[in-house]
Amino acid sequence: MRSSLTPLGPPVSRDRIITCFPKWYTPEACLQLKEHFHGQVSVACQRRNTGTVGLRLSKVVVLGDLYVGKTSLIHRFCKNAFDRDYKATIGVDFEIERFEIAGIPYSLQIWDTAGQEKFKCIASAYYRGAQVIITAFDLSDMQTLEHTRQWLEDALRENEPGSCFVFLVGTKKDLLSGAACEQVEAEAVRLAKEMQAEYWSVSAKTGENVKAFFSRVASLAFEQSVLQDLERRSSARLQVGDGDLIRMEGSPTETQESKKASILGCC
Ligand SMILES: Nc1nc2c(ncn2[C@@H]2O[C@H](COP(=O)(O)OP(=O)(O)OP(=O)(O)O)[C@@H](O)[C@H]2O)c(=O)[nH]1
Ligand SMILES: [Mg+2]
Repeated sequence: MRSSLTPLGPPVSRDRIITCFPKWYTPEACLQLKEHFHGQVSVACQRRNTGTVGLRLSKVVVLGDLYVGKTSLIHRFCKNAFDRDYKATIGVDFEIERFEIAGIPYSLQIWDTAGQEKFKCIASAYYRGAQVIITAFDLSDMQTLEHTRQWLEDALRENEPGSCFVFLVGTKKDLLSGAACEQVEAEAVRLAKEMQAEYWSVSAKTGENVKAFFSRVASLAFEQSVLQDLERRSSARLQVGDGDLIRMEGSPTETQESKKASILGCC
Protein backbone atom coordinates (compact mmCIF):
# COMPACT_ATOMS: atom_id res chain seq x y z
CA MET A 1 0.00 0.00 0.00
CA ARG A 2 1.30 3.44 -0.83
CA SER A 3 0.62 6.43 1.32
CA SER A 4 0.92 10.04 0.26
CA LEU A 5 1.61 11.77 3.51
CA THR A 6 1.47 15.51 3.68
CA PRO A 7 2.80 17.09 6.87
CA LEU A 8 0.17 18.50 9.18
CA GLY A 9 0.44 22.20 9.96
CA PRO A 10 3.13 24.56 8.68
CA PRO A 11 6.27 23.17 7.02
CA VAL A 12 9.05 22.12 9.40
CA SER A 13 11.86 24.61 9.90
CA ARG A 14 14.94 24.15 7.72
CA ASP A 15 17.12 23.01 10.60
CA ARG A 16 14.76 20.11 11.29
CA ILE A 17 15.20 18.66 7.80
CA ILE A 18 17.45 15.59 7.85
CA THR A 19 18.58 14.12 4.56
CA CYS A 20 21.72 12.16 5.53
CA PHE A 21 22.01 9.72 8.40
CA PRO A 22 23.62 11.72 11.25
CA LYS A 23 26.90 10.48 12.74
CA TRP A 24 27.61 9.26 16.24
CA TYR A 25 29.58 11.28 18.82
CA THR A 26 32.19 8.60 19.44
CA PRO A 27 32.52 5.24 17.70
CA GLU A 28 33.52 3.73 21.06
CA ALA A 29 29.98 4.00 22.41
CA CYS A 30 27.46 4.27 19.61
CA LEU A 31 24.30 2.37 18.76
CA GLN A 32 24.98 2.04 15.04
CA LEU A 33 28.22 2.41 13.13
CA LYS A 34 26.81 3.18 9.73
CA GLU A 35 26.62 6.32 7.65
CA HIS A 36 23.46 5.78 5.62
CA PHE A 37 19.84 4.91 6.24
CA HIS A 38 19.01 1.22 5.95
CA GLY A 39 18.46 0.31 2.27
CA GLN A 40 14.85 -0.72 2.81
CA VAL A 41 14.16 2.53 4.64
CA SER A 42 15.64 4.67 1.85
CA VAL A 43 13.51 2.86 -0.74
CA ALA A 44 10.38 3.16 1.41
CA CYS A 45 11.00 6.89 1.84
CA GLN A 46 11.61 7.46 -1.86
CA ARG A 47 8.34 5.69 -2.66
CA ARG A 48 6.64 7.43 0.25
CA ASN A 49 5.71 3.98 1.43
CA THR A 50 6.25 4.56 5.14
CA GLY A 51 2.74 3.68 6.33
CA THR A 52 1.64 5.63 9.38
CA VAL A 53 5.14 6.57 10.57
CA GLY A 54 4.69 10.20 9.52
CA LEU A 55 1.51 10.48 11.54
CA ARG A 56 2.76 9.03 14.82
CA LEU A 57 4.68 10.54 17.71
CA SER A 58 7.72 8.71 19.00
CA LYS A 59 8.19 9.01 22.72
CA VAL A 60 11.51 10.14 24.16
CA VAL A 61 12.01 10.34 27.94
CA VAL A 62 14.80 12.36 29.52
CA LEU A 63 15.91 11.24 32.99
CA GLY A 64 18.63 11.97 35.50
CA ASP A 65 19.43 13.63 38.81
CA LEU A 66 18.08 17.02 39.71
CA TYR A 67 20.04 20.00 38.40
CA VAL A 68 21.94 18.04 35.73
CA GLY A 69 20.39 20.17 32.99
CA LYS A 70 17.60 18.04 31.44
CA THR A 71 15.20 20.96 31.00
CA SER A 72 18.00 23.20 29.71
CA LEU A 73 19.00 20.62 27.11
CA ILE A 74 15.44 20.29 25.82
CA HIS A 75 14.92 24.07 25.83
CA ARG A 76 18.13 24.71 23.95
CA PHE A 77 16.97 22.31 21.26
CA CYS A 78 13.28 23.23 21.08
CA LYS A 79 13.46 26.98 21.79
CA ASN A 80 17.12 27.74 21.12
CA ALA A 81 17.27 29.46 24.52
CA PHE A 82 19.19 29.07 27.76
CA ASP A 83 18.21 30.21 31.26
CA ARG A 84 20.92 30.53 33.91
CA ASP A 85 18.36 30.39 36.72
CA TYR A 86 17.32 27.02 38.04
CA LYS A 87 13.61 26.23 38.04
CA ALA A 88 13.04 22.66 39.15
CA THR A 89 10.70 20.64 36.96
CA ILE A 90 7.62 19.59 38.89
CA GLY A 91 6.56 16.10 37.83
CA VAL A 92 6.82 16.07 34.04
CA ASP A 93 6.57 18.32 31.04
CA PHE A 94 6.81 17.64 27.31
CA GLU A 95 7.61 19.25 23.98
CA ILE A 96 6.71 18.05 20.51
CA GLU A 97 9.36 18.58 17.89
CA ARG A 98 8.63 18.08 14.21
CA PHE A 99 11.22 16.88 11.70
CA GLU A 100 11.34 15.93 8.08
CA ILE A 101 13.54 12.89 7.63
CA ALA A 102 14.39 11.57 4.15
CA GLY A 103 11.36 13.54 2.93
CA ILE A 104 8.93 12.05 5.47
CA PRO A 105 7.36 14.08 8.30
CA TYR A 106 8.28 12.71 11.71
CA SER A 107 7.69 13.92 15.26
CA LEU A 108 9.29 13.32 18.61
CA GLN A 109 7.42 13.82 21.85
CA ILE A 110 10.18 14.72 24.29
CA TRP A 111 9.27 14.15 27.94
CA ASP A 112 11.19 16.17 30.50
CA THR A 113 11.04 14.52 33.93
CA ALA A 114 11.83 15.85 37.40
CA GLY A 115 15.06 14.72 39.02
CA GLN A 116 13.90 15.51 42.54
CA GLU A 117 13.18 12.41 44.60
CA LYS A 118 9.79 13.66 45.76
CA PHE A 119 8.50 13.75 42.16
CA LYS A 120 9.93 10.41 41.15
CA CYS A 121 6.69 8.45 41.38
CA ILE A 122 4.85 11.01 39.24
CA ALA A 123 7.60 11.04 36.61
CA SER A 124 8.02 7.27 36.48
CA ALA A 125 4.38 6.90 35.44
CA TYR A 126 5.43 8.41 32.10
CA TYR A 127 8.31 6.03 31.33
CA ARG A 128 6.08 3.47 29.62
CA GLY A 129 6.04 3.26 25.83
CA ALA A 130 9.35 5.06 25.38
CA GLN A 131 11.16 4.46 22.12
CA VAL A 132 14.17 6.42 23.34
CA ILE A 133 15.53 6.77 26.88
CA ILE A 134 18.00 9.59 27.48
CA THR A 135 19.86 9.35 30.79
CA ALA A 136 21.58 12.64 31.55
CA PHE A 137 24.37 13.48 33.99
CA ASP A 138 26.43 16.57 34.77
CA LEU A 139 30.01 16.25 33.44
CA SER A 140 31.20 18.33 36.40
CA ASP A 141 29.59 16.06 39.00
CA MET A 142 30.70 12.41 38.92
CA GLN A 143 28.02 11.31 41.39
CA THR A 144 25.35 12.10 38.83
CA LEU A 145 27.08 9.74 36.39
CA GLU A 146 26.98 6.92 38.94
CA HIS A 147 23.25 7.48 39.42
CA THR A 148 22.41 7.06 35.72
CA ARG A 149 22.52 3.29 36.13
CA GLN A 150 19.59 3.45 38.57
CA TRP A 151 17.63 5.89 36.40
CA LEU A 152 18.00 3.59 33.43
CA GLU A 153 16.99 0.54 35.42
CA ASP A 154 13.79 2.29 36.54
CA ALA A 155 12.92 3.28 32.97
CA LEU A 156 13.69 -0.12 31.46
CA ARG A 157 11.45 -1.80 34.02
CA GLU A 158 8.47 0.00 32.48
CA ASN A 159 9.29 -1.00 28.91
CA GLU A 160 9.60 -4.17 26.83
CA PRO A 161 13.14 -5.60 26.90
CA GLY A 162 15.15 -4.46 23.89
CA SER A 163 12.46 -2.05 22.71
CA CYS A 164 14.24 1.24 23.56
CA PHE A 165 17.26 3.10 22.24
CA VAL A 166 19.33 4.25 25.21
CA PHE A 167 21.53 7.37 25.24
CA LEU A 168 23.90 8.50 27.98
CA VAL A 169 24.43 12.26 27.82
CA GLY A 170 27.01 14.31 29.70
CA THR A 171 25.78 17.90 30.10
CA LYS A 172 27.45 21.28 30.86
CA LYS A 173 30.45 20.57 28.64
CA ASP A 174 31.29 24.28 28.77
CA LEU A 175 32.23 24.00 32.46
CA LEU A 176 35.19 21.67 31.84
CA SER A 177 38.55 22.13 30.21
CA GLY A 178 39.33 19.84 27.28
CA ALA A 179 41.53 17.53 29.38
CA ALA A 180 39.07 17.30 32.27
CA CYS A 181 36.26 16.57 29.86
CA GLU A 182 38.24 13.77 28.22
CA GLN A 183 38.85 12.17 31.59
CA VAL A 184 35.16 12.13 32.51
CA GLU A 185 34.21 11.01 29.01
CA ALA A 186 36.46 7.96 29.27
CA GLU A 187 34.58 6.88 32.39
CA ALA A 188 31.20 7.70 30.83
CA VAL A 189 31.98 5.76 27.65
CA ARG A 190 32.84 2.74 29.76
CA LEU A 191 29.48 2.96 31.50
CA ALA A 192 27.65 3.63 28.24
CA LYS A 193 29.03 0.39 26.79
CA GLU A 194 27.84 -1.47 29.86
CA MET A 195 24.38 0.08 29.48
CA GLN A 196 24.39 -0.60 25.72
CA ALA A 197 23.87 3.10 25.29
CA GLU A 198 25.21 5.70 22.87
CA TYR A 199 27.33 8.40 24.49
CA TRP A 200 27.21 12.19 23.85
CA SER A 201 28.71 15.27 25.57
CA VAL A 202 26.70 18.48 25.14
CA SER A 203 26.31 22.01 26.43
CA ALA A 204 22.91 23.66 26.66
CA LYS A 205 24.66 26.94 27.46
CA THR A 206 26.71 27.17 24.26
CA GLY A 207 24.50 24.81 22.24
CA GLU A 208 27.49 22.56 21.44
CA ASN A 209 26.34 19.20 19.99
CA VAL A 210 22.70 19.75 20.98
CA LYS A 211 21.23 19.81 17.47
CA ALA A 212 23.51 17.00 16.29
CA PHE A 213 22.46 14.90 19.26
CA PHE A 214 18.71 15.27 18.74
CA SER A 215 19.11 14.73 14.98
CA ARG A 216 20.79 11.44 15.78
CA VAL A 217 18.00 10.51 18.24
CA ALA A 218 15.31 11.38 15.69
CA SER A 219 17.00 9.50 12.85
CA LEU A 220 17.57 6.29 14.80
CA ALA A 221 13.99 6.35 16.09
CA PHE A 222 12.63 7.15 12.62
CA GLU A 223 14.57 4.34 10.97
CA GLN A 224 13.37 1.85 13.56
CA SER A 225 9.76 3.03 13.18
CA VAL A 226 9.86 2.62 9.39
CA LEU A 227 11.41 -0.85 9.64
CA GLN A 228 8.85 -1.93 12.22
CA ASP A 229 6.03 -0.59 10.09
CA LEU A 230 7.29 -2.41 6.98
CA GLU A 231 7.60 -5.60 9.00
CA ARG A 232 4.15 -5.24 10.51
CA ARG A 233 2.53 -4.60 7.14
CA SER A 234 4.31 -7.46 5.41
CA SER A 235 3.24 -9.95 8.08
CA ALA A 236 -0.32 -8.64 7.98
CA ARG A 237 -0.63 -8.94 4.18
CA LEU A 238 -2.81 -11.74 2.88
CA GLN A 239 -0.60 -14.82 2.79
CA VAL A 240 -1.31 -18.11 1.17
CA GLY A 241 1.45 -20.46 2.32
CA ASP A 242 2.63 -23.89 1.23
CA GLY A 243 -0.02 -25.55 3.35
CA ASP A 244 -3.51 -24.25 3.92
CA LEU A 245 -2.50 -21.27 6.05
CA ILE A 246 -4.43 -18.16 5.12
CA ARG A 247 -3.70 -15.03 7.08
CA MET A 248 -6.14 -12.14 6.81
CA GLU A 249 -5.33 -8.45 6.42
CA GLY A 250 -4.56 -6.99 9.90
CA SER A 251 -3.05 -8.98 12.74
CA PRO A 252 -5.33 -10.23 15.56
CA THR A 253 -3.86 -7.72 18.01
CA GLU A 254 -4.39 -4.91 15.55
CA THR A 255 -8.02 -5.90 15.03
CA GLN A 256 -8.60 -6.06 18.77
CA GLU A 257 -6.89 -2.75 19.27
CA SER A 258 -8.94 -1.00 16.61
CA LYS A 259 -12.10 -2.46 18.19
CA LYS A 260 -11.01 -1.20 21.57
CA ALA A 261 -10.28 2.22 20.07
CA SER A 262 -13.72 2.45 18.50
CA ILE A 263 -15.41 1.41 21.76
CA LEU A 264 -13.51 4.18 23.50
CA GLY A 265 -14.51 6.58 20.75
CA CYS A 266 -10.93 7.17 19.67
CA CYS A 267 -10.09 8.09 16.10
N1 LIG B 1 27.11 26.18 32.55
C1 LIG B 1 26.04 25.44 32.24
N2 LIG B 1 24.98 25.41 33.06
C2 LIG B 1 23.91 24.65 32.71
C3 LIG B 1 23.89 23.90 31.52
N3 LIG B 1 22.72 23.24 31.46
C4 LIG B 1 22.05 23.60 32.56
N4 LIG B 1 22.74 24.46 33.31
C5 LIG B 1 22.31 25.06 34.58
O1 LIG B 1 22.10 24.03 35.53
C6 LIG B 1 20.98 24.33 36.34
C7 LIG B 1 19.99 23.18 36.31
O2 LIG B 1 19.45 23.05 35.02
P1 LIG B 1 18.02 22.38 34.71
O3 LIG B 1 17.95 22.23 33.24
O4 LIG B 1 16.93 23.13 35.35
O5 LIG B 1 18.18 20.98 35.43
P2 LIG B 1 17.17 19.76 35.49
O6 LIG B 1 17.97 18.54 35.28
O7 LIG B 1 16.05 19.98 34.56
O8 LIG B 1 16.67 19.79 37.00
P3 LIG B 1 15.29 19.15 37.60
O9 LIG B 1 14.16 19.69 36.81
O10 LIG B 1 15.23 19.58 39.03
O11 LIG B 1 15.41 17.68 37.52
C8 LIG B 1 20.39 25.65 35.82
O12 LIG B 1 20.85 26.71 36.64
C9 LIG B 1 20.96 25.77 34.41
O13 LIG B 1 21.15 27.10 34.01
C10 LIG B 1 25.03 23.96 30.66
O14 LIG B 1 25.12 23.35 29.59
N5 LIG B 1 26.08 24.74 31.07
MG1 LIG C 1 14.07 20.20 34.87
